[in-house]
This record gives sequence, C-alpha cells and structure tokens, in this order.
Amino acid sequence: MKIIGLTGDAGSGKSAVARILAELGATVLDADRVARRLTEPGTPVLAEIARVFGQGILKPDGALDRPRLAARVFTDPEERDILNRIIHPPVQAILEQEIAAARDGGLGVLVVEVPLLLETGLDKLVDEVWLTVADPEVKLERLKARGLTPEVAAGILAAQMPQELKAEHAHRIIDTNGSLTRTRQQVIKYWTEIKPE
Ligand SMILES: CC(C)(COP(=O)(O)OP(=O)(O)OC[C@H]1O[C@@H](n2cnc3c(N)ncnc32)[C@H](O)[C@@H]1O)[C@@H](O)C(=O)NCCC(=O)NCCS
Ligand SMILES: Nc1ncnc2c1ncn2[C@@H]1O[C@H](COP(=O)(O)OP(=O)(O)OP(=O)(O)O)[C@@H](O)[C@H]1O
Repeated sequence: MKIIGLTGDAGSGKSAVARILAELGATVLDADRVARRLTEPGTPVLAEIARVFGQGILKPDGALDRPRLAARVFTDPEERDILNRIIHPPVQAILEQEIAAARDGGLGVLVVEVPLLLETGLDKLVDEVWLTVADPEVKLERLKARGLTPEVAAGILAAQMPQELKAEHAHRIIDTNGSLTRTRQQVIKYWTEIKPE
C-alpha cells in the first residue's frame, strides 16, 4: 500500500483535496477527526482537558466547548503546549498504528491528512508528502468564513510551520488559490502519476 501524508496550513484546502482523493479511490484517515473522537464525552482525554483547563471548558451537556478552547490555545502558546502534551501522544499512537496496519495490508493508497504532519515528525512514516498551499490572505479569508475571529485565525496559522518551510519537505504541491476545478485537475494529475494503471 502506498501511504501519502497530506498536510498544509489551516485553510489551505487539505480537506477539499482529501475529498477528491477519496473520490478517486484512496482511503482517507483524518487526524482532526481522530482528535475529535478522542475528546468525546466520557473519554479520559476530555477528562484530563477539563481537569487542566477547568470545567468551564465543557458545554452544559458535557461536550468540549471547541470554540472556547480554540480561543484560548490559539492566542496563548503556553496553553497550546499544555493541550498538545495531552492530546498529541494518543493521536500519534493511533495514526502510527493505522499506518503500520496499512503497510501490512493490500494494494491501494492510504492518505493520512495531518495538519501537523511535519511538526510532529509523522512524515517519516509516509511514502510521500503532499502539500496544499494558498496565499496568506486566501487562508485567512477561508478561516474567517468558518466563523473564526481574525485573531484566532491568525493564531492558528502562527501555531503551524510556515508554508515555505513545509514546501521544502513536500514531494508534490497543490496550489488551491484558484477554483476547485483547478485544484481537482492538479490532484488528478498527481494521482495518475502514482497510480499509472
Ligand atoms: C483546539 C480545538 C478543540 C479547536 O477545535 P475546532 O473544532 O474549533 O477547530 P479544528 O479542530 O477544526 O482545528 C482548526 C485547525 O486548526 C489547526 N490546529 C488544530 N490544533 C492545532 C494545534 N494544536 N496546533 C496547531 N494547529 C492546530 C488545524 O489546521 C485544524 O484543522 C482543536 O483544534 C483541538 O483539539 N486541537 C488539538 C488537536 C490537534 O493538534 N489537532 C491537529 C492535528 S493532530
Ligand atoms: N481551489 C480550492 N481548493 C480547495 N479549497 C477551496 C478552493 N476554493 C475554495 N475552497 C474552499 O476553501 C476551504 C478550504 O478549507 P479546507 O477545510 O479544505 O482546508 P483545510 O486545509 O482542511 O483546513 P484545516 O486544517 O483548518 O481543516 C473549503 O471550504 C473549500 O471549499
């Protein structure tokens, strides 16, 4: 099985590219979704977050108040480090397990979509790094369109390795500044290159 690590800044179009790759036949594993599952009500990770960040970080129904936690961790690097230390080890363990299982498995392509692929060193476990890129103002506009405040949106981008540095580690780069059709064309071209049959 071929394993692609898909990464890129927040708002750079990873999820859009992952959807196209899934349509083309890849299996997609999304690190954000793994992190969400690990922080569902009743999990040890959520209990630890509530212990460290206070019960106010939970909504009345006991679920994680994600916008509230985002506002804290993306404007305060120390708080972000604390969250990362709680949540990254279990997320990484699951991703490593899934990648190892895929290696033992059959043919096909596994795409692991990980915003912090390079920052966490998980790129060493994949065969190729694919990077989505967009101009800073495009990424910021997309994040604001999701309802994030400009401060939180800028905080997320500041918490990630700069796009130019990421590009030094990438095998294939997808520019998402244009239309979705343009993005799709680039993805199909790369897909054809790795799946020549
Ligand atoms: C802080 C949380 C609760 C905010 O949730 P929310 O639903 O508002 O945002 P979402 O998860 O969609 O994240 C938005 C984007 O921020 C970026 N991001 C998320 N966490 C981090 C982080 N710790 N450091 C840098 N960027 C991050 C990603 O690009 C992500 O796609 C959530 O992001 C979280 O649990 N983060 C820690 C887990 C993590 O690091 N995930 C990313 C890769 S494993
Ligand atoms: N040409 C394009 N390519 C990709 N996405 C585009 C394009 N034009 C507009 N978009 C939109 O921009 C947004 C990109 O956000 P997306 O969720 O794919 O980014 P992301 O890299 O996964 O971000 P995050 O890491 O924050 O989850 C989507 O709403 C998508 O529909």
